[in-house]
Amino acid sequence: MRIGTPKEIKNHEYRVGLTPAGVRELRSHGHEILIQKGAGLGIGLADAAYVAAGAEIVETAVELFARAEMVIKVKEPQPVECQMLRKGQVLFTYLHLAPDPKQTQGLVDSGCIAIAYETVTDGRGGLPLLAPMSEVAGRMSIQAGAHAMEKAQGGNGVLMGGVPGVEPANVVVIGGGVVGYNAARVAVGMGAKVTILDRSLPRLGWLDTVFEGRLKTLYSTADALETCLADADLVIGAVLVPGAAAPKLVTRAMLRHMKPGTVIVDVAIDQGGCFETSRATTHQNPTYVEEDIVHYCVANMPGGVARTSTFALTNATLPYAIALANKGYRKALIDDANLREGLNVHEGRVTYKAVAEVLGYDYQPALEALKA
Ligand SMILES: NC(=O)C1=CN([C@@H]2O[C@H](COP(=O)(O)OP(=O)(O)OC[C@H]3O[C@@H](n4cnc5c(N)ncnc54)[C@H](O)[C@@H]3O)[C@@H](O)[C@H]2O)C=CC1
Ligand SMILES: CC(=O)C(=O)O
Ligand SMILES: [Mg+2]
Repeated sequence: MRIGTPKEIKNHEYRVGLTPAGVRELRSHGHEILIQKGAGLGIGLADAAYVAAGAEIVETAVELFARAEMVIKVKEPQPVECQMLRKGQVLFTYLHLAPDPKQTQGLVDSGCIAIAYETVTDGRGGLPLLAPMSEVAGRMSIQAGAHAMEKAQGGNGVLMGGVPGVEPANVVVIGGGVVGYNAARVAVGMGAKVTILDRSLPRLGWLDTVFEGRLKTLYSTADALETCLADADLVIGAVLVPGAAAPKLVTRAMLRHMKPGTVIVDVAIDQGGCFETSRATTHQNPTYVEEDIVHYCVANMPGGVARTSTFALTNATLPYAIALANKGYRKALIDDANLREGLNVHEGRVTYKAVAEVLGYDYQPALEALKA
């Protein structure tokens, strides 16, 4: 199969969908690899390294999209990229369609086969292609939050771990999945007082065991949230209902009961965000203030540590990319029900139920689309 990886074009996005090591693996299976010129340059992966691994360097995205049978990238296709996709072409990347009607329509119109990293499952309740970036974003959320808590950044001037004789920060984490666990790990490590809320009792039990009393777990209700928020210095939004738009758990009214200068980091912004007042921001302008609360809502946080993130992401995606290339997308998706969960759009039809429901498309089950 001819596989192409373009240079990412989202604001300050330096990750890349394939590393030279991945190129070498795919080449060993007999596939042809196109890499757009300079795709990995921002993170020290020179074109020469890709060539040494067996790739062909292509000058432009237009040429790459025109020649590739499967496009492997990182971020959801931007409007100009949607226009370059074509019928029958496979796209393997993050999509986050539920909060993004424009992109969804672009993919439907293109006729491509769009497989989303974030909805591939592992059969044990996990999301193996979201998890590595959730690990990064979770750890980063505390780093970003700590910076935003500084007075000059609009924060309330509280130091995460305090100092001897002075209280540390109160950190509230909403959602105790991969992002939430990793955020809590770093916050606890920095000496903060951490409370983590989730709807899953088994997950709260697991967190309680792992942290051995170094944080507080709470069952997530509006009541519990309101109480925690009033006392918080930093709030991390980390909930997920897979494939669906994030539930708006924190309303504008709730913000009015919080301390001025409190920071919220809405990691769930890529699924629309779990704060009513959240809107996506960029690495260039990551924060804004509303209701005296500092909002950090960067939708591609791992892009900020693009080198670490590229290796973490491609370690996870490569086996799936190899399966798609070796078997062809149709057989690979029919054979593997977990990979099939990634199929969001197939030749003009929406094949992911939560996306079809929220955006008003007719839903076609993935297996039916593949066997038609
Ligand atoms: N902004 C960014 O750059 C990035 C964003 N993300 C996003 O972060 C979000 C979280 O991802 P993961 O941690 O991997 O998901 P996960 O599935 O591991 O965890 C989500 C947790 O939310 C909990 N939850 C669901 N509804 C809840 C509610 N009403 N109250 C409290 N908890 C609730 C679930 O029980 C689960 O434990 C996702 O939207 C993901 O796309 C992930 C990586 C990067
Ligand atoms: C998960 C995601 O959207 C990201 O890594 O940018
Ligand atoms: Mg994102």
